[in-house]
Amino acid sequence: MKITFIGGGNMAGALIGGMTQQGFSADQLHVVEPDAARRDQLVEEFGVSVSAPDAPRPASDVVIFAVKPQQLRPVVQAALQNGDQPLLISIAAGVRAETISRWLDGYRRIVRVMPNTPALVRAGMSGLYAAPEVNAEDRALSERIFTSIGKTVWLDEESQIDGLTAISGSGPAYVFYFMEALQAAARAQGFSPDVAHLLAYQTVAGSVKLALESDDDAATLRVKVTSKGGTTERAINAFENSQMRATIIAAAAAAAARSRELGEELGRDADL
Ligand SMILES: NC(=O)C1=CN([C@@H]2O[C@H](COP(=O)(O)OP(=O)(O)OC[C@H]3O[C@@H](n4cnc5c(N)ncnc54)[C@H](O)[C@@H]3O)[C@@H](O)[C@H]2O)C=CC1
Ligand SMILES: O=C(O)[C@@H]1CCC=N1
Repeated sequence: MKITFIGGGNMAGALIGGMTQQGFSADQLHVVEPDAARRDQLVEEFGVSVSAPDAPRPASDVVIFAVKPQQLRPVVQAALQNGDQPLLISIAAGVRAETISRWLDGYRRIVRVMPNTPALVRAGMSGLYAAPEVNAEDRALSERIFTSIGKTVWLDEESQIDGLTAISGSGPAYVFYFMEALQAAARAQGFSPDVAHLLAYQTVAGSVKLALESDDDAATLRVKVTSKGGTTERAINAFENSQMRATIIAAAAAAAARSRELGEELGRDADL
C-alpha cells in the first residue's frame, strides 16, 4: 500500500506524524511538495520519500490532497497518472467531492475530509464524507488514516460538512479567541503577561480535562462552579445579558454559510 500526499504543509505533516505512530510505515508514504526546504524537513522528521510537483512520483493506492483550496484543481487534474485508479482523499476546505469528481470526468472513488488543527497534537476531530460509490474497504482505510490524528465521524450527506466545518473545523479558533480574552481579562486584573498566560491556559486545559473525564454534562459542571449569590453567577449573568450564547450560535451559522458559499465559488469552473 503506497500513499501519496500532494502538499506537504501543516495538515499533511500532522497526518504523517500520526500515521507513522499508528502502524503505517514511512516507506509507504510519499509527499509531493514544491518547497525544497520543507521537503528536506519532511525527510528528516519522518523518513518519507518526497518529490517536487513536476518530478515523477511512485504509483499510489491512495492520494491525499493537502493543498490550499484555490490550488486544488490543477493538482487534482494531474493526479490520475498512467491509468491508476487510486482512492482520492481531499482535506481542502470548501471544495465538494462532486466538484472534484466533475474535474475528473466523473471519477467517483473520492472521500472528503474536514480535519482541524489539534490534529497536530493527535487530538484532532475529522468529519468524513464518501461518495456513495466508495466501498467499505476504502471507507475503513480512510477512517484508519484519520483516527491516527484524533476522532472521526462519518457524515451521510456532503452538505453536513458545512456545519461540521463551522463547529470542529473552525472551532479551535473560537476556543483560542476565548483564551485570548481570558488572558486580557487577567491583565486587566493586574497580572503580569506570564501569570495571565498561566491562569488562562491552565484554566481552559483543566476544565476540558474535567469535562472529558466527568459523567456530568457541561451545563451541570458549570452549575457546580456557580455558587448562589457568588462570583461566577455575576460573570455568567454578564455573558447571558450580552447574548453570548446566541452570538456563538450565530457565529457558527455564519461560518457554515461561508462554507456553503466557498463550495459554490470553488465549484464554479470559471473562477479557477
Ligand atoms: N488549517 C486548518 O484549520 C484546516 C485546513 N484544512 C485544509 O487543509 C489544506 C492544507 O492546509 P494547511 O496544511 O494548513 O496549508 P499549508 O499552506 O501549510 O500547506 C499547503 C502545502 O501545499 C504546498 N503546495 C502548493 N502548491 C502545490 C502543488 N502544486 N503541489 C503540491 N504541493 C503544493 C505548499 O507548498 C504547502 O506546503 C487546505 O486545503 C485547508 O483548507 C482543513 C481543515 C482545517
Ligand atoms: O478557515 C477556514 O476556511 C478553514 C476551514 C476550517 C478551518 N480553517
